Amino acid sequence: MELTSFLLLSNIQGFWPFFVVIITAFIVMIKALKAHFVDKFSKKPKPKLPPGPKPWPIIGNLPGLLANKPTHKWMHKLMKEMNTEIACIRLGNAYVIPVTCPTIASEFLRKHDATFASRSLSLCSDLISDGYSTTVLTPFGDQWKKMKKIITHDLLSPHKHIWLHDKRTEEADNLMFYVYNKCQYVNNDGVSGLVNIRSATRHYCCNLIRKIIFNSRYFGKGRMDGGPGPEEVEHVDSLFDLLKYVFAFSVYDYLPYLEGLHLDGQEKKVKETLKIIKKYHDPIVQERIKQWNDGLKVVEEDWLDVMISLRDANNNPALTSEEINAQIIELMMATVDNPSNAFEWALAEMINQPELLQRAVEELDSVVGKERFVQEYDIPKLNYVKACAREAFRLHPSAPFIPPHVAMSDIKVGNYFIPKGSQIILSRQELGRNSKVWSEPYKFKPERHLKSDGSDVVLTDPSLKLMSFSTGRRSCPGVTLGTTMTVMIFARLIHGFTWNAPPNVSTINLAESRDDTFLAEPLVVVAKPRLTHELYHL
Ligand code: HEM
Repeated sequence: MELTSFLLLSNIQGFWPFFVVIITAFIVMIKALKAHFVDKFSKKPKPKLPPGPKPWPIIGNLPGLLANKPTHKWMHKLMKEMNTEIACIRLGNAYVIPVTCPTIASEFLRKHDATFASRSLSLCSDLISDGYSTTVLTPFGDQWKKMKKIITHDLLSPHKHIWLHDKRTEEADNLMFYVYNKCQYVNNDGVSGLVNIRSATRHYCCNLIRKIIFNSRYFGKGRMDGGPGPEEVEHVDSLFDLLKYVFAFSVYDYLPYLEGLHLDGQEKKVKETLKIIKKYHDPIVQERIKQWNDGLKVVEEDWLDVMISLRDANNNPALTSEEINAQIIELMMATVDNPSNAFEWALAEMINQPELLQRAVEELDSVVGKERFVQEYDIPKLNYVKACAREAFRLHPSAPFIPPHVAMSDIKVGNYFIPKGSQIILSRQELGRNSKVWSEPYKFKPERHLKSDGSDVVLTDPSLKLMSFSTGRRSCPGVTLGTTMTVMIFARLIHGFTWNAPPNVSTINLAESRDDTFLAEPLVVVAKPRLTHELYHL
């Protein structure tokens, strides 16, 4: 090859990479310009965020949040004023998207379930879940997958449900014994049989979950009448405090850089509450782990044993003691509020509409008779009682929203753009009261759930026309236990006692609490045993 041709060729070869870069940059620039101008001048409308109040720079709609408590009422009112069933409320940097329509809710949790399977981060969730080591509060990822699998397959499987049958019956019997004892009590005004339904049902739920987890109703000595001792009262109150904090819209979760200022004292309150709960739980967990390690315990008797005994693929303990402790608190929180709140509201509604109570009693008498208490095997035949429970879930859910579902990528839902990181909060209250779905939505009408062919009434609703156990990847794994507990409270108490308003009260006040979705005042009503007295004694 001649020298000049060689130089020319090597120059061209040296130029190649440069040439490729220039061409690539040119193509990218053309594409970007095209995208920009097509976007700008295209007739196709760009998907917009759902409608919402105009946000301020940086803080978004936080002033509205701070000025309008409780937050759920503010959000629902805004949506009604804007005549929308989906809204976008910007809190700091977060897009919070409340939804009140079952069709839109289904788009999120059925059609695009995989995109919305995460949870939001918050100071309170972080503390309760011990750094997101649990199930309910933990964002999508390996830890959530591990814990959800354990909860679903090792604690709440059909086999384990049967295994725990006797513990559930023992607590249902104790509930009857406790209420029966209350019937014997005459207060200072000479009124006998006054029962605080909120207290009785909350303690039943918590007794049951304590029995399932720790194989014990009481932390301390308990009470001879079947009621809670001071330890149990403190324990249950603390669980309900945690539920309150976990659903509070704390401004620090949206402006995390203010967190160190501790302005609302939430961190302190949550830590103090957790300290109370851990005072009861931790010694039991530590002692039990020791018993298993020392070979003093070899038979599984409750969920704690199951959790301690679980092994991973390398035969190491599947759960650390920190994971066990945090998961126990979360499971207790998941169990205590729904069944108790449903019965308290339903009984209040049914005392005001005695024909409903009468119909439930007739069903129970015809299925169970009057010689024994209701048992779990009666549940399939108690369609009217289940319809009452379902109606209570529809009209009076225990919380205004379900825990937030977080978008893991940008996505279009319906006609709206939902940015990655958005927090979708499905309104339990407004889904169940949506007038496009339900006639007379504010009326307590159990018969609306009865099927014309008499087929089984269930408490689940995957169509999300009412929000009970939700649907999709983050749905509740406690459907069987939750349903059993709820129906047993309804069936046992309606079958075992007559219920009336206290003397001098003509109708039960159905006002909702100012701050949450519970009845404004705990329901206190008069009970009288309906069945042979021997039955109630343990
Ligand atoms: C009547 C009783 C109950 C009702 C109405 C209920 C309702 C719910 C709802 C609405 C959710 C949120 C679902 C979502 O985010 O889409 C949930 C989640 C959950 N529930 Fe329940 N629940 C009940 C009882 C229980 C019980 C007894 C347990 C276990 C002991 C339990 C364990 C859980 C867990 C672990 C989750 C989190 C699932 C996840 O994030 O992947 N629930 N429940």
